[in-house]
Amino acid sequence: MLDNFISRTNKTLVARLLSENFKKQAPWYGIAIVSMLVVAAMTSASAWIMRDIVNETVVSRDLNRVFMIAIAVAAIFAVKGIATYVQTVFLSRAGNNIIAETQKKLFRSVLGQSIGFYSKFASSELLMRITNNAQAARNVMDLIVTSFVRDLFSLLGLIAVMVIQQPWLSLISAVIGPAAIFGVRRLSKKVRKIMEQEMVSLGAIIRNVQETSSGIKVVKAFNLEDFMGARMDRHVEEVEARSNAIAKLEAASSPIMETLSGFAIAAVVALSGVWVLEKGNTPGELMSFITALLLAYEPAKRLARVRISLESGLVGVRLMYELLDHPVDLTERPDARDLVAGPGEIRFHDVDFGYREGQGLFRKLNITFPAGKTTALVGPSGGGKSSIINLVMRLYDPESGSVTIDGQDLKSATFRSLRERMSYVGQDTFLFSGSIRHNIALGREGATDEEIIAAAKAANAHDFIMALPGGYDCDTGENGGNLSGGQKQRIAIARAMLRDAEILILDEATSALDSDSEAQIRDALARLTTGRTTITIAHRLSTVTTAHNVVVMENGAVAERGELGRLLSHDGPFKRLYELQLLPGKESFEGAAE
Ligand SMILES: Nc1ncnc2c1ncn2[C@@H]1O[C@H](COP(=O)(O)OP(=O)(O)OP(=O)(O)O)[C@@H](O)[C@H]1O
Repeated sequence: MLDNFISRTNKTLVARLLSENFKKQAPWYGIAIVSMLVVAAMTSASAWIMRDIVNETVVSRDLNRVFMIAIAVAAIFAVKGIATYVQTVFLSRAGNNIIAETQKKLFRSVLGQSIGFYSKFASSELLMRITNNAQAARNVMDLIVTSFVRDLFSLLGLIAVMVIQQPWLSLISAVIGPAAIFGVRRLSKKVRKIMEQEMVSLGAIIRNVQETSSGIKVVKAFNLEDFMGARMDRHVEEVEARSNAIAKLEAASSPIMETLSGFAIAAVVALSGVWVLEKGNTPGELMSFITALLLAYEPAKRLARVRISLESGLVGVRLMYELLDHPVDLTERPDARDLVAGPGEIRFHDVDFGYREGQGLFRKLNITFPAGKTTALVGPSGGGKSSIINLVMRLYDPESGSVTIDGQDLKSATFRSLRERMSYVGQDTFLFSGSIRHNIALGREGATDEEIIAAAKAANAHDFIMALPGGYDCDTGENGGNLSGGQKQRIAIARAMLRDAEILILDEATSALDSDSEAQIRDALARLTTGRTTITIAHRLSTVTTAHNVVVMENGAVAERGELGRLLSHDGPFKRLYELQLLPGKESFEGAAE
């Protein structure tokens, strides 16, 4: 029977949705289902009682009986009302819990994905899948439960009333009914296709809003308002057109069904007149039959359309599962062990690595980052500096060879212990929404106020924080929108200071800061890096001069390495970079090398 309502491809999807959600929500669904059965029973009872209403009030005129019937009618509708209330409340409770659980699950699964995953899925797409598609899961569950319990049982009850009251007339209705259902089935495929396109357009709308918001400076600076506006118009109009197309398809079932049903009801009414006159049936039986027939129309219509509604709802569910089932390409081994603390020496042993198959970046790369020392990575853009950091943080795995910390392969370490041993201060200082205190405290769980303030002081951030309205409780705004670039960097340094990990990864900002801010940051960094294994992507000469070692990366290979003095003592790759750096107007190594 299920085949009549769901296409084969969607059957497994529905089975999975049910098995994952039904059991967990069983108490709520149980109560909702019992209430639905009561609603179905009361609907049938209200048709059944029509016989007595007509026969007793019009035909027998027994006043006592009439009062009894009136009370029964009131009771039927009161019980139906209460049952509908209970059904709605508990169905919503189960549904809301499905949305909540699904969103938590989706978010956790997205969090567990590697960095590569994030370049595959745009943030707007993730946003849509986590919000809209979790809602789709609830809608499909609601649809299944209401259709297959309330509507189906109402229909069965009403059919029973019809058959008992007028078996022959019921037979005629039984012939015409399924024809209407058949007409609707053909529409469902078209709905699915348009719905899929609708999801794509919806994603485009979200992306447009997101890009405008995060790139608003570029939008304004380049007068892109009209361009962004026109792009948005296009996407919105696409969604509008598709929504209209879906509405048209869904509505297309109405003329078929209304016409056929009208024909069926008219035929039955005409025949029933003959029946009463010729077969001696009571008018009450006939009224009861006609009431049941009319009441059966709505649930029958919904059941006939359930396929269309399921097809459109399941598009969202499919996208949700696609995200949930996305394989995690960077996993923790089952036998992973916590990294044992040590001095913090990092080594690359014969590392082969590339982002895409057949496009290798590193070939048998060997580098050592000595414990407790600062190593500056320099070199032209695209040379592989960030990729080294990606491997040290195990955001990617090497294809072959290994990256080790104190001789322990990162691949066999737990993620938690690995990340606990590192701090990271990135080029684009990322601040989370919330207060400054909260942003620094993210560096270490359970840090006290005193520790937070000490970290801020060491990062030369305390004074400017105290000058802000609310001090440490000042809100940073979205991604630190209320703070200057230099202030954001010092907060990030304070966060790393609080973490107090023995390995420090720095990706120096390319944008130049004013000299006062720059001096404060340099001073804070000097304090932060002391005694830690530091790998820093250096864009400024000042950073290189304070490093113990310099590694020049070119085309994915180490072009040169050593102490600054030695590298400057002969004409090599570093010397060339260095000299270009000293040319007027050259601010960074990359700029110099290009
Ligand atoms: N996520 C990625 N997916 C595919 N290719 C990438 C990715 N990240 C970097 N690459 C490529 O790998 C090469 C090395 O890039 P990498 O970012 O390591 O260089 P870099 O020296 O840090 O450059 P820059 O100083 O400009 O940041 C480049 O050719 C780059 O295009």
